Amino acid sequence: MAYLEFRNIFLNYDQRTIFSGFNLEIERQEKVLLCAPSGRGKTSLVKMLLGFVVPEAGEILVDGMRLTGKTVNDIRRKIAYVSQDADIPRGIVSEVFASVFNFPVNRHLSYQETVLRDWLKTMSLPEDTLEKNIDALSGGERQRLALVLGILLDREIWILDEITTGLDQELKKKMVELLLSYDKTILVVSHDDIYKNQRLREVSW
Ligand SMILES: Nc1ncnc2c1ncn2[C@@H]1O[C@H](COP(=O)(O)OP(=O)(O)OP(=O)(O)O)[C@@H](O)[C@H]1O
Repeated sequence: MAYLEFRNIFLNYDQRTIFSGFNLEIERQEKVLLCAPSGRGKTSLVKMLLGFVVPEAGEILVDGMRLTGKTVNDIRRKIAYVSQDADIPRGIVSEVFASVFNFPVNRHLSYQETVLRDWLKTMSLPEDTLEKNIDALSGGERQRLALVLGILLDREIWILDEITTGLDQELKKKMVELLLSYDKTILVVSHDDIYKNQRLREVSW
């Protein structure tokens, strides 16, 4: 059985059909590039997986669990979602990270600021980022920080929605290499050619 499965999904917005009998199976630790043309429903698909958008019909299964109102929180806990708006909590970076790892759901993870410092270097972020307010970071810096947060949360499934927008080529390449090195199930939503012809399964519709 596949690790993630969209089974016979139907989704409409108002009168418009976005999915009509859509199927997709993803294996554990598979890296998938969702690269359908704009407007085909890539973001809607990941929102369905997170339970933020509910399809008219069809089933979504995660690790053998059917997504329902009862299981949605358990399923969300398996997922790190990094979006283009990099919606991480607001505040001073070091404090935000400390507080996120203090949430009951994340308390089993051992978090230390030195680890974050190392990640800032890896992501070519200035060391003083720690003392900055998240609102004062550039969009690209915020994206990279959101990715670091996603990595440190150590969830099984990563959804990365347009996370390389605005980065330079070198950093993008580094990012792709990094993602491929993890034994996680990763869904990348992107139009960026940087992900093409890599070790990602390209899925379009
Ligand atoms: N809440 C909503 N209400 C109505 N229409 C919506 C809603 N969300 C998305 N849509 C429409 O559904 C279609 C699919 O949107 P979605 O964002 O899922 O596509 P996408 O493939 O991710 O697009 P892009 O690559 O441009 O980001 C689009 O035409 C969009 O305008």
